[in-house]
Amino acid sequence: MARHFDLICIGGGSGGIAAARRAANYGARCAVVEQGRLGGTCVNVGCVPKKIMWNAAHTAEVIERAADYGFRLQVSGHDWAGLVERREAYIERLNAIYRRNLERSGVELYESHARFIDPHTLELAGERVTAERFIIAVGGHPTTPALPGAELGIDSDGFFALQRRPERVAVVGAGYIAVELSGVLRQLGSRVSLFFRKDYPLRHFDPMIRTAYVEAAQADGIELVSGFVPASLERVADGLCLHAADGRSAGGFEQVIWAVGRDPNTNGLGLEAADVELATDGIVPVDQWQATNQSHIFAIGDVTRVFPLTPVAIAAGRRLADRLWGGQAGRYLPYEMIPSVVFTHPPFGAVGLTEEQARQRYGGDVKIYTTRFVPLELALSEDKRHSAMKLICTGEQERIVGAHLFGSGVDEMLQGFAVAIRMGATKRDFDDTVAIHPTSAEELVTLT
Ligand SMILES: Cc1cc2nc3c(=O)[nH]c(=O)nc-3n(C[C@H](O)[C@H](O)[C@H](O)COP(=O)(O)OP(=O)(O)OC[C@H]3O[C@@H](n4cnc5c(N)ncnc54)[C@H](O)[C@@H]3O)c2cc1C
Ligand SMILES: NC(=O)c1ccc[n+]([C@@H]2O[C@H](COP(=O)([O-])OP(=O)(O)OC[C@H]3O[C@@H](n4cnc5c(N)ncnc54)[C@H](O)[C@@H]3O)[C@@H](O)[C@H]2O)c1
Repeated sequence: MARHFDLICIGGGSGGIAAARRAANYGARCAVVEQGRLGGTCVNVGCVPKKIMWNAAHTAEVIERAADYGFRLQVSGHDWAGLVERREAYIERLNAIYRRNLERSGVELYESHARFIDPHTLELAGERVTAERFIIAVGGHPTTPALPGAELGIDSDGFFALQRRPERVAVVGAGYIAVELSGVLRQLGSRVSLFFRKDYPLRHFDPMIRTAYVEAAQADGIELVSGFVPASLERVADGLCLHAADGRSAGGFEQVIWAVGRDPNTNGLGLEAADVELATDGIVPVDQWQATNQSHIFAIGDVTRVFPLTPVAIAAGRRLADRLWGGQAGRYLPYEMIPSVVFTHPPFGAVGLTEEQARQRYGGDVKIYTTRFVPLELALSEDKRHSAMKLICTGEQERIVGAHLFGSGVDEMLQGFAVAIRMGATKRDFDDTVAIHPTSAEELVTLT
């Protein structure tokens, strides 16, 4: 007879593990089904290896600036393969920690592909399991564009598999992954060209922050190629050559990295057998309770494509468990005021509305405070790149509805400000907070 659970989470990534463990803490009999490595995208081919590569790239920046502070350093190269080996060993330790945590929480782990065969039954490798409720947390995978020769390029998974640093790289895309991987490769010494279809990368970010990023990327030597709609990729004598729809070409690349978005992992999941409706692009649409059209089947995380970020998948999963098993009726994740950071060099981050969104929502009742400054850490340097900050306020009280930051340290700075802003902080609250001097963060409480 098939084993029966209160909850089965399909996918042992950020969302699935968080939801199952929280539900199990409330006493629910839970299982997680994972077809690959525990921890999912974030741990294995996302946030964690990316941040390790970013740390390496940031270290390269610090070494370069060390001379400004009187150090005479001789660095005899960078051991990319050694870094990758240590990074992967760390990830294996994380995989083991995730496994132990599931055991400790009493969550059963099935290491298999899962496929619905009816609305309450999953077929796994060699057995069937049933449940009262399911959470679809299958995440996504990198998109490869349907272009001739696209298979000659790699995606972000392929980037993490590289055993040596490519000398000359084309990155195609204009989102988080495109700018992050471009930055890492450039800081570690590759020649990088970033190709994007519109005028700017990061179209959805605040224009002031986007401009500051463009200036910094160009100062670092990243070639930004706008208006480039890729049409094909081919291998010629001197490497890979990218062709654009308008006839332009760019060649000589050792690697071409597609960073053009991610597709949900819903193929082969048998959602038709469970009568779960899919959107045309394969995402699972949900309501504010994370419910699909089937009242006992929920979906969280990247497969819903709503703010595809790790802490969002975790928060959605935990709140769902709080509501269904923790007696917290009414608990759900409102998808607003979600902070995020893009790990470029320097990084940038945002919480809340952009200026454009605020003007659409509040019309003329919007007040903007901005600053651009050279941070003290660059005072002794030739490198005079600017940090930039913008606060967006509304109403008589000047409630802060958006903050956009670019510059060294903002990755760690934003979280605390996000708490205050989510709680409804006003410009006056910021002004009344005594500054910490000398820091970049103090600029945010001294804006006029
Ligand atoms: C390069 C990169 C960098 C990123 N950096 C950041 C960052 O800095 N900060 C941040 O917040 N987010 C970042 N993200 C996004 C983050 O990784 C995702 O938002 C997060 O992992 C989504 O969690 P999830 O639980 O929805 O899916 P996932 O973590 O992708 O987990 C889904 C799991 O389901 C499994 N699965 C799929 N189908 C089945 C099936 N049929 N049966 C069994 N198992 C199945 C998969 O193997 C996978 O392990 C990054 C992503 C990438 C690609
Ligand atoms: N620091 C972080 O928090 C972080 C880092 C990486 C990824 N992520 C998450 O992962 C998600 C996926 O990242 P992503 O960068 O793959 O996706 P994205 O949606 O951010 O960007 C994809 C980009 O590719 C472009 N594009 C699409 N098709 C194209 C084509 N055929 N040719 C050229 N360009 C094309 C799009 O215009 C877009 O700019 C992000 O939305 C983000 O939520 C977060």
